Amino acid sequence: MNFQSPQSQVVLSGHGLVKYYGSVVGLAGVDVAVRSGEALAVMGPSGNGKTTLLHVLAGILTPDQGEVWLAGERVDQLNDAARTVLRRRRLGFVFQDNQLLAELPADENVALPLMVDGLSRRDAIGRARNMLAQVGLAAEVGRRPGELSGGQAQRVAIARALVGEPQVVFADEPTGALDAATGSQVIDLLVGAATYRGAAVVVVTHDNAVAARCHRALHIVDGRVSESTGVAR
Ligand SMILES: Nc1ncnc2c1ncn2[C@@H]1O[C@H](COP(=O)(O)OP(=O)(O)OP(=O)(O)O)[C@@H](O)[C@H]1O
Repeated sequence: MNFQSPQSQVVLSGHGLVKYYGSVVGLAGVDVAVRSGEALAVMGPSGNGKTTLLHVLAGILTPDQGEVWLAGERVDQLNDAARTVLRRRRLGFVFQDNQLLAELPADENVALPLMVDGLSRRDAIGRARNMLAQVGLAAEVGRRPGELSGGQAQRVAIARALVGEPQVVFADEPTGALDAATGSQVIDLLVGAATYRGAAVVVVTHDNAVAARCHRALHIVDGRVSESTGVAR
């Protein structure tokens, strides 16, 4: 069952986004909108602005021009502290190298953002184990990242990204360190589990197979949208 519907609302949008690094152009004027339950792939040649776009949309970088809106609220002008809270409470992140804490077992890795946000350890671990079971890791909750396969570790990272019930999940090359078969399982899980819960997904990828699992793809060349493909809804 897929949560998305033609009535899904735009949950995240960027308007006229421009970002410079000194004299280097990161983004040269990008418009983008993603609906709840929709997965958007961001593609394009290396060094052309994909990660910059993800970071600007996620409030990690501030744009030099343009606006970012999340669920009806302008978020690019929030101060650092407010953006940190917004990222923790309303956004989820999956990176190529999973960024799990090596010394913590899977359930504590997943529970950590909930505990940072004030949930009791007992409740956070309960929710984390439930989430890990939903990504097929019920038997691995006590294992540390070094005791997991690359695909399993990335599932833990997906559980950590989803456990706070984010409105948008951002993923930067989430399958980049995995073989093709494991990568397709991981992207299916990420897109399936996030959109089922009504979250939007923004995935930066070089991989056509990953983009094919998304509803739409945006191609970024020289910091601009060169092409938008897929089902426009
Ligand atoms: N922190 C930074 N300081 C200076 N220049 C940067 C910085 N981050 C990115 N850039 C430059 O901005 C441009 C866009 O980089 P970005 O990382 O967004 O590209 P990308 O499309 O994600 O590349 P890749 O596919 O290789 O990850 C590049 O020219 C890059 O060198």
